[in-house]
Amino acid sequence: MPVGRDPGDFGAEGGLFRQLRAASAGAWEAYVWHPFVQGLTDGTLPLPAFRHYLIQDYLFLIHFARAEALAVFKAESLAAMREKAAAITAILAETELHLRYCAEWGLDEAAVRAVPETAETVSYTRYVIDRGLAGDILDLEVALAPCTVGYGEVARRILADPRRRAAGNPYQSWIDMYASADYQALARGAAARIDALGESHGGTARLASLSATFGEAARLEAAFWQQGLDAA
Ligand SMILES: Cc1ncc(CN)c(N)n1
Repeated sequence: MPVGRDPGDFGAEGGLFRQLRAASAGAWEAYVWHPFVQGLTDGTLPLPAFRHYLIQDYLFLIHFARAEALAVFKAESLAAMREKAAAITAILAETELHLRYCAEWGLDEAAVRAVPETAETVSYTRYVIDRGLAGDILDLEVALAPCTVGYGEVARRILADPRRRAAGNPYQSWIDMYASADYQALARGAAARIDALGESHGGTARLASLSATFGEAARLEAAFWQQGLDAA
C-alpha cells in the first residue's frame, strides 16, 4: 500500500459509498490528504491555522448536528432514527474536544459562539442542509458522508504515515479522537448506511446526481481545511 494512502475499510466493495468515492477521487484525495492534514501528521501545522480551524469547526458541528437532526426527521425506519440520534450525540461529544482546546487558549464556550462564521463554514453547512431539505434521505446522507467518513479516513492515513510525529505532537488529542474505536465505528456505520440506502433507494439510477453532491461536499471539506492555512 502506498505511504499515507490507507483508504480504510469504509463501505463494501461494489457498494454505493465506494462508487461515490471513486467518482470524486481527485476531490476526495485533495480533502483527506490536504496540506493541513499533513501538518497535523508531522506536527508542523502553525498553531494559528489550527486555532482558526478549530473554532470554525465548533460552529460547523452545531449546524452539522442540525443536519443530522433533519436525517432523523427523514429517516426511513425506527432503527435509522436511532442510528441518527446516536450520530447527533456523537457530534455533541466531539464538540467537547473543541472546547477543551479553546479553554487552553482562554476561550470559553460563549466566546467561541460569539465568533462569526466564515464563508467556508456557512457554505458547507448550509449546502448539506439544503441537500437534505430539497432531496430525500439518500441525498442527505450522501451530503453528510464526506464529513463523517472522511475524518475516519484522515485519521487512518495519519497513523499510517511514516512522517507522523507521535511523540510531542501538539495535535495528538485531535488525532486520537478521530482514530478512536468509537469514531472509526461511526465512520464505518455511515459508509455502510450509504451502501444500504443505495440498495433501497435506487442509488445506481441516481449515481450522477449523488456523485455531484458527494464531490461538492468533498470540495467544501478541502476549502474548510484551507481556511485554516489562509488564516495563519
Ligand atoms: C469540517 C468537518 N468535517 C468533518 C468533521 C468530523 N465530524 C468535522 N469535525 N469537521
